[in-house]
Amino acid sequence: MKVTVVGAGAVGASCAEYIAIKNFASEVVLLDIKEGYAEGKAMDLMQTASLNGFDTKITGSTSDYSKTANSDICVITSGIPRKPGMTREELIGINAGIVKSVSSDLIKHSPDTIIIVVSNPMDTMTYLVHKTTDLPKNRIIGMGGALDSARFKYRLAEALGAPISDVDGMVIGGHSDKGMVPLTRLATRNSVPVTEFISDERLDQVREDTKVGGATLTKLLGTSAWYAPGAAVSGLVQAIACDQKKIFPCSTMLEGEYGLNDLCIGVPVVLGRNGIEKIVEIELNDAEAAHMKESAEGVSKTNGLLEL
Ligand SMILES: NC(=O)c1ccc[n+]([C@@H]2O[C@H](COP(=O)([O-])OP(=O)(O)OC[C@H]3O[C@@H](n4cnc5c(N)ncnc54)[C@H](O)[C@@H]3O)[C@@H](O)[C@H]2O)c1
Ligand SMILES: O=C(O)C[C@H](O)C(=O)O
Repeated sequence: MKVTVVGAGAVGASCAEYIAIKNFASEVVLLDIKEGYAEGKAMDLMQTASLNGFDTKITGSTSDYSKTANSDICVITSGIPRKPGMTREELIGINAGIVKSVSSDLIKHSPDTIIIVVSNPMDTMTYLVHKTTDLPKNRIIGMGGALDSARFKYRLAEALGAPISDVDGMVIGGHSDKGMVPLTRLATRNSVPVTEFISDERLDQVREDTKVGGATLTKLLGTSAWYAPGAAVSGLVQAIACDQKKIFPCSTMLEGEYGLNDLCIGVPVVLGRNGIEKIVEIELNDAEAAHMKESAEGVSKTNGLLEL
């Protein structure tokens, strides 16, 4: 199993590290445009192999896509991150050009690959890959919901005073400060609805804290987060590589599902060796459906800024 990660920055390197530590891939190629940067990150990570006990071979490349040839999975993290006070949508001007050229170069060398898009604004970048490549829709996956759901579980555990391992929950919708739809109604603590334990007001707070999870970290760090994003990507890569058939919320092209068309947005999907193997349609209540519709309008508005 060969995995390429484009962008050897904070998220790309973290993702490569988690993939290696989980020890399911034979090879990870890190690629970056900064001269020597990916090679340096790869060497540093390889020097953790004997310490962390993995056999994955990590190599680096400065813009040489021949090194990425025949990758089973390619992750795109190249692009600029936001600074405090910015929205993800403000990154579109620079990141659209990067994502378009990177996806085209990747596919030239790995025509059968599955692409996972991470660069922001992620739902729109995922849509861009759909519109500018010939890859079938099951092989274009946007990562956002897996991260947002992890943050949701963190906030739920905090509110419940429970261990995170006791908590389950999912965030669908757009990967944006306003667009996320945390499904509090379906969140559970060891199978018991969380609504049994905490008030509506506290759950509203959990929902709001989850939606601004990325902005909160960006304010604290001066740039956006990387550990949880890297771990979330590695979870998707593992589900595909190991044909796990796990459900994750991912950004995918909708063709009528959830009453939406011609946009990529986060919905639950089954991930396996063929990428997105199924879009799971769950019944939303009126409030959730209204939030989803509003979220989709936001994503479509950002998509409208693309020069296709
Ligand atoms: N979808 C998500 O949940 C999620 C989570 C975190 C970050 N992000 C996004 O991921 C992107 C990367 O974030 P980061 O913190 O790793 O940034 P970073 O600046 O640390 O790393 C980005 C890397 O991309 C490289 N790069 C730029 N143009 C390139 C090109 N054409 N080809 C190859 N490499 C190129 C840069 O040299 C840099 O090393 C940002 O757009 C950020 O907003 C998304
Ligand atoms: O917040 C960001 O800009 C980066 C990423 O989308 C995140 O949610 O951490």
